[in-house]
Amino acid sequence: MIRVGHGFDVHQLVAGRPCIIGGVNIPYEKGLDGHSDADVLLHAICDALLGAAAHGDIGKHFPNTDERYRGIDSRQLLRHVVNLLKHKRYSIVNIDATVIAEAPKMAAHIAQMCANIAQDCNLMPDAVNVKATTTEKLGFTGRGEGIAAEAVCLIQCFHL
Ligand SMILES: Nc1ccn([C@@H]2O[C@H](COP(=O)(O)O)[C@@H](O)[C@H]2O)c(=O)n1
Ligand SMILES: C[C@@]1(CO)OP(=O)(O)OP(=O)(O)OC[C@H]1O
Repeated sequence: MIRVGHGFDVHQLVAGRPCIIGGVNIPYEKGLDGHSDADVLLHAICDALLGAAAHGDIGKHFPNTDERYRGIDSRQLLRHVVNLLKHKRYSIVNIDATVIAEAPKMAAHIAQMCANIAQDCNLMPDAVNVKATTTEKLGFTGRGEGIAAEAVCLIQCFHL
């Protein structure tokens, strides 16, 4: 049996925070605000994986009222989600994601993002794809107020 999952996340761009996306610290004048490291891409991927497994969402597993998650590296959250799926006997087939941002430019960092995600999900490199798009200066992403990410995944059950 295969199952599909979808995730979506948004974080505000503010001064004085690092801009960490897909586990890559991207040099930029602003960074993403949040309770954790605010890695919008990894959060969307966590939600896609949890959705595929009918296992709720990231806020349910890692509440932003819990001090254990303040400033946490979202790669730790992703690895935790991957383990949850493993315990439910699911393996990940592939992940496809899009970062929606006017700036900074993602292109030079996409390969490292894919490598980080593949490593954390125990996947071969060709099972992960990350894309980036602007919104042609329209909306909150176009005005540079925030960055959004969407992700889809397929998982398969390895029940005997
Ligand atoms: N923050 C971004 C946004 C886009 N890119 C790359 O630019 C290409 C063109 O984007 P459009 O929104 O104008 O279609 C896109 O294919 C991305 O490769 C980027 O690197 N960083
Ligand atoms: C990750 C968590 C937990 O630190 O906090 P944020 O960084 O604010 O991110 P969000 O996308 O709102 O998801 C769930 C949160 O509970």
